[in-house]
Amino acid sequence: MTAVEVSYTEDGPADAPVVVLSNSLGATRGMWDPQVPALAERYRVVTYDTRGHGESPAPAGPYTVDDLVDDVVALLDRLGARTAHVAGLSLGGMTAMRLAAREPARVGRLVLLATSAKPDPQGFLDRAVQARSGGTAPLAPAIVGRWLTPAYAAQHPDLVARLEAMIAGADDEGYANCCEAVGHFDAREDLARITAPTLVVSGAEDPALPPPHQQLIADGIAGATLVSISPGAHLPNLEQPLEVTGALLAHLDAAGSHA
Ligand SMILES: O=C(O)CC1=CCC(=O)O1
Repeated sequence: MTAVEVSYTEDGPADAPVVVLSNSLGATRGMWDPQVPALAERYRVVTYDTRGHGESPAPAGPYTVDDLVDDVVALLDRLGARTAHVAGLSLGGMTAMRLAAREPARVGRLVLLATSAKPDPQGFLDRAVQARSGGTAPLAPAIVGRWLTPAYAAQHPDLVARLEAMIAGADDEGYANCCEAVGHFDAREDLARITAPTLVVSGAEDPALPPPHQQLIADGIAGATLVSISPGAHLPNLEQPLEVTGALLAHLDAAGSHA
């Protein structure tokens, strides 16, 4: 499938190394709001909406994660960035993982958060059917219920409402196509091909993609480091922003990678 021109935002110095942040299924680039200000002090931070989400186009499906990678490669080309550090959460992590395996020369350092090399397909394929028949809005409360721990969600109703609105705002068909891309994703054989220095991040209480998924990734990528965020569910970057931003910066800054 032809790459689409995704909608993106840039923050930080234009001449700094590029960091691309890739969103999870149902979210938008706004999910990175807690990370962007600190990263933008020394990186050119590019957040974008995965196709079918936010302000990006939702072309006719089906989609594969390789299509989403094509969109990121096209984005890097539009930015004039030969290489970039890439961080992605969940579906965004699948995109980042496949990008790093397919186009190793384009990826500096890699951060894979709350993601999987082989998600259990059935739930995502079922969800695609539900999104097509009833839209994404009715699905939102249950999904957000996995993004934050129950205690954190109870204390942050405005955040819960904002996240539910992100999901409800996704294009129903585009979201369904992305669910199917997740359901058909299998990167287990990609892992040994990834050469970028890699940080893997788990939400210790993530009910969507629990820590064994990230353990498998960390075991498969040579030299990868695994960090567990607790308490944390599927979007630990929202629940523990200081810890996750600190881990991201420590990994990106290592070995003078921002020089
Ligand atoms: O939406 C969920 O339930 C969890 C998830 C899996 C892939 C993704 O991006 O989010």
